Formats: sequence, C-alpha cells, structure tokens
Amino acid sequence: MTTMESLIGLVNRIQRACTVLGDYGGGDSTFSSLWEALPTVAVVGGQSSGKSSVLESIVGRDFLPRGSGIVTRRPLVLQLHKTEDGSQEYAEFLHLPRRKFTDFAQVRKEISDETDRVTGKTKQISPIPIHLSIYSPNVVNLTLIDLPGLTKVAVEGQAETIVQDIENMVRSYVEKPNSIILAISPANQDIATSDAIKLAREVDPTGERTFGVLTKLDLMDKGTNALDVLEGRSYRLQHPWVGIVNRSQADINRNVDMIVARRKEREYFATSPDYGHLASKMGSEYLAKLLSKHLESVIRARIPSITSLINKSVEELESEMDHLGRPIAVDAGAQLYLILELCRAFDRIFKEHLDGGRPGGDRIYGVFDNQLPAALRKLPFDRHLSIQNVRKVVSEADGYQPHLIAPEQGYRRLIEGSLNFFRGPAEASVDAVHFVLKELVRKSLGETKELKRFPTLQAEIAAAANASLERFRDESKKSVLRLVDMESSYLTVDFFRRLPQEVEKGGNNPPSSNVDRYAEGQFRRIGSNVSSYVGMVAETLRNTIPKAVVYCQVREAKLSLLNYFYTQIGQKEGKQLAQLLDEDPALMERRLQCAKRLELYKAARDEIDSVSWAR
Ligand SMILES: Nc1nc2c(ncn2[C@@H]2O[C@H](COP(=O)(O)OP(=O)(O)OP(=O)(O)O)[C@@H](O)[C@H]2O)c(=O)[nH]1
Repeated sequence: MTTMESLIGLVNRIQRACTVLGDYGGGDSTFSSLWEALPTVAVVGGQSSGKSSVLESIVGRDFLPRGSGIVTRRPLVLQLHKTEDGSQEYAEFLHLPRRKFTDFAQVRKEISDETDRVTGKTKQISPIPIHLSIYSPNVVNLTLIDLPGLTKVAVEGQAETIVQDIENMVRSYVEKPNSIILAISPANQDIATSDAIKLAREVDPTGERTFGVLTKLDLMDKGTNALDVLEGRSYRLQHPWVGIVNRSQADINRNVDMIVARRKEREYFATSPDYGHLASKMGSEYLAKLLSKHLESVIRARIPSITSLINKSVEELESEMDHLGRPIAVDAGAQLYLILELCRAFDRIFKEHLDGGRPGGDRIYGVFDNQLPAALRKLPFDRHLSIQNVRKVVSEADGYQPHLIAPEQGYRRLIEGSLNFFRGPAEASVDAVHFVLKELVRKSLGETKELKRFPTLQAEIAAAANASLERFRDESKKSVLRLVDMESSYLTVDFFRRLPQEVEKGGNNPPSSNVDRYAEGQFRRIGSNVSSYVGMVAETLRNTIPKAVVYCQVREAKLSLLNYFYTQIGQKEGKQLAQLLDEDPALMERRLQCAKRLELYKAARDEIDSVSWAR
C-alpha cells in the first residue's frame, strides 16, 4: 500500500542513492539532477532564530552541534523514520554505514567532525550534504534539510564572503520549485525583519511552498502577543503559521529532557490566554505531523513527473552510452581487428571525398582547370622572347661566326630556356593537389566518428597517411619534371620543317635593303617561331601534367594510402596495439559517470516500481 511511510521512505532511498553518486543538486550540470526533482523540506532561519531547537524538538533529541559562530556549515539531510513504540532509538550516517549510534552526544560529535572533514578547520561552507537517519518511536516519517543559518556578519577566522556564500547556498535549495520551505522566525523580533521570511518571499512570492514557524513565543514582552502573525494578518501564507515554544537557554543548561520539553510546550499552549483557541494547531509535535502529511501529498503528486524524468534520463543516458561505444576488448586479435576496422572506416570516407558523395575532390579538378592554365599563361615568355633577348641569345650561340642560314643553336637555346619555365607550374600543380589531399585526410579523420574515442590511433593514422602523401608527392614531382625534361630533350621536328613555308605564306619578310632592318625582322621572326612552339608545348603539358599528377598522387592515395601502415600494424605486439587504442581519459570518465547515473536512475525506477506494486 502507498502509505506515508513508503512514499517518504521511497524519496529517502532515492535521495541517499543520489548523494552516494554525487548528485545533490547544482554542481555537475551535464546531467539532469534527480535530486532536484525530489520534494524536500528545507529549514531556513537567521542565526539564533531557534532553528536547531525546532529540529531537535521535532526529533525529540539533542543531537545538533552547538556553539558560537556558524556551526551548521554543510546541509544536513535529516531522515526521520518512525519505529514501533518501545523500540530503541538509534541514528545512522550514510558515510558510516553499519554503525548504529545510540548515544546522541556521539551523533552531535560526528556531525561536527564530518563537517570539518570536508570543510577543513577553515570554517568554510560546503554544499555536500551529510545524511543522518534517525529511527525512533518518537518521530513521524519526515525528511528535513537543515541549512546554515543566515547571518549578517562573518566572525573571526571566517572569510568575508561567507555571509553571501551562505545566502547563495540556502537560496539554491529554496528556489527549487520542489522545495518546501520551513521558514523560522523568532516572535520577539519584528516579522518584517526576519531573514527567513525575506528569502521565502523572494523565491516563493505566493507563499504556497512556505510554512511559517514562529519561535520564542514565551519570550515576547509582557502584554504583547503574536496573534497578528499566527493568524496570518502580518504576513499571509497559504499554509497556517505554527507557533513554537522551545527550551530556553536555562532549560538547555539544566539538561531538560526533550520529551519533558514537548509536554511543557503542550501545556503552554493549552493554558495560554492568548493562544488557547489555537492550541491544537501549535507546537513542534503538530508541526512535525503537518509537515509529514504535506510532504507525503507533495511526493504523491510528483511521482508521475519523477517517473517520466527518470525514463527520459535513462533513455538519454543509454543513447549516450551507445554513442560512447563499448569498452575495448583485451585480446590482441580483437584489438587488431578493431584497428583495421577503424582504418577502413576512415579510408572509406576519404575515398568518398575523392570520388564525390562528400565535397573536396572537386578542388583537385579546380587545380587542373584553373590554377595550372593560369600559371602557364603567366609565364614570362614575352620577356624571354623579346627582340633584345633573342638577339642576345642567338648572338651568343653563334659565337665568332654568325649563322649562315638559320640560327640552329640559337633556336635550341631559346627553346630550352623557355621550356625551363614550365617546371614551376608543374611542381606547383603537384603541391596544390598534395595540399588538397592532405586537407581531405584531415577532414576524413574528423568525420570518422568511431575514431573520436581513440586520439592516439587517430594521430597515428594521420601521420601514416601524411607520410604516404609525401611519398606520392615526391614521385609525382619526378614524373611531371620528367615530362618537361622530355619536351626539352627532343623537339618536334615537323613543326620546324613547316616553318619556312608558313613564313612565306605570312609574307612578313621585310624588303632586305638594309642589313639592320633585316636582322631585326629576323630576330622578331625567331622570337615568334619559338613562341608558337612553346605555346604548342604548353598545350601538351596542360593535358599531360594532370594525368601524371592523378596517376602518381590521387590514384595512389585511393589505392594505397594506408598500405604501409597496415604492414607496420601487422608487426605490432599486443601491448603496442593496446597503446594505439588508449582512449581519451575524459571519455572513459564520461562513460563511467554515465554508467553510474544510469545505475542510479534504474535503482530509483525500481524503488518507485516496488511502491506501485505494493499499492
Ligand atoms: N525561551 C525560549 N528560548 C528559545 C526558544 N527557541 C530558541 N531559544 C533559545 O534561543 C537560543 C538560540 O536557539 P537555537 O535553536 O540554537 O537557534 P539557532 O537558530 O539554531 O541558532 P544558531 O545555531 O546560532 O544559528 C538558544 O539559547 C535557545 O535556548 C524558545 O522558543 N523559547
């Protein structure tokens, strides 16, 4: 059955699981927080408002550390479990499983020691909660979170920021829509100045989540009473105010028993001329029951949305785990297989870039279609074949005896010199394609999702692929330069045999009256003959350089980019293979965190299911 016990107990169990797995709200925002989805009662109050006294009175035990300064420095999740009448009371801490505390003075000491363990002796505050469970016949089932008291000034030895730090921490608890605020204010102080009410008003302006508690009713000036507050006239809340009379300092000093104090509190209200008519709705026992009932109903209302949050989170985590991939196999055979698979995955993507399907391969065609022709056009033949230079080269080639019919040597030197210019664009095409291929390797590596897990292997593949590309580039350069050299080593004879006729056809023979004019015309003709020969060669190279480049670089990259790597991998030992597969530590950590979270959510789901089954 869905009793109060089982519902509050359910949330208690989920909360404990959350803390064990590091989910106590805030903090690591990469996961949705289950903790924040759980309804909780957060106890807030200014210093000396009577916060500790109220909690102890609800529990019926002295167990909270006392002292001057800021004593509560970590949230205390106080889970109360009602046990059968007559059974022994005991307490347990989540951080000390299997140890039962029956001496509550020891509980107090442990809270204080455990606070110091995390915050050090520096008196800092920490958001990591301490979980304390109390099993007793004198409690109702209820979970409360005790938070540091709101203060206005830091004391000796505490950082100046502590006032703000405390307020921020308390606010982080009470601003959650699932938090029920137990706002404690002393009656002997103007309610308008209450720190607790001030904060509650800020985060819960309609007052639907706030329970107002007024302490120290017995300390009010004679002749005054707190009816304006208790009857909701001073500050209106959706829930009725509860007045409390705790033990005075004198009572504490005299060690007045809590159970006796509860009785005295009951008597106080029953006999009070001011509050007698409200007696059944006053006091710490009534407050505990009221909260327990309210918490239970809030939990009941929240269960469907908690379940759907859990289901959604489980789904998200499972898909992230799928995405992160399974942990790696340990035997060398399986590792080699995995490495080769990853290489093939990369190779496939790389080929898709070249063959189309993925972008980038077209840039190689761009090199052949734009870059190479443009570079060929820009070669400085005009200068090389100017009349002055032709004259110079031809004269030098002639030596002391000028040529008789045609300057054969001069032609050859001019052509050779011109063809040399082609080396530049030829090499530049090789380099340009090399960079395109390199970029495609880089892109493909990035697009091989399976490789993301293995930065070392990724780097090795990148290095191997780039080394191969360098080798292809060297081969390619040799080939294109050979094409250019071949052009210089044997000229196309036909071209020159046709020349005299063309010259006559063109009829640009100057009348040869004057020797100089004759010479000038002849040099111009030589220049233009060489120029058209070079133009013909340029046309040829424009077609053959791309063939050589594709053959040596692109085709090789497609066929054997990782061949050398494969032979190396084949020779590696198990340990070296494992090194290649070392995962990114951040990723391993994330997988671990995901697995932990998944475990938490599944455990929580089981808990909820078990309650529903019992219904
Ligand atoms: N007479 C009387 N004294 C009270 C009452 N509530 C608290 N006190 C006294 O007020 C003082 C402060 O109470 P605590 O319960 O320690 O208050 P606190 O808000 O926990 O204070 P800090 O721990 O300093 O933040 C103690 O001396 C209590 O005995 C009350 O209802 N009546």
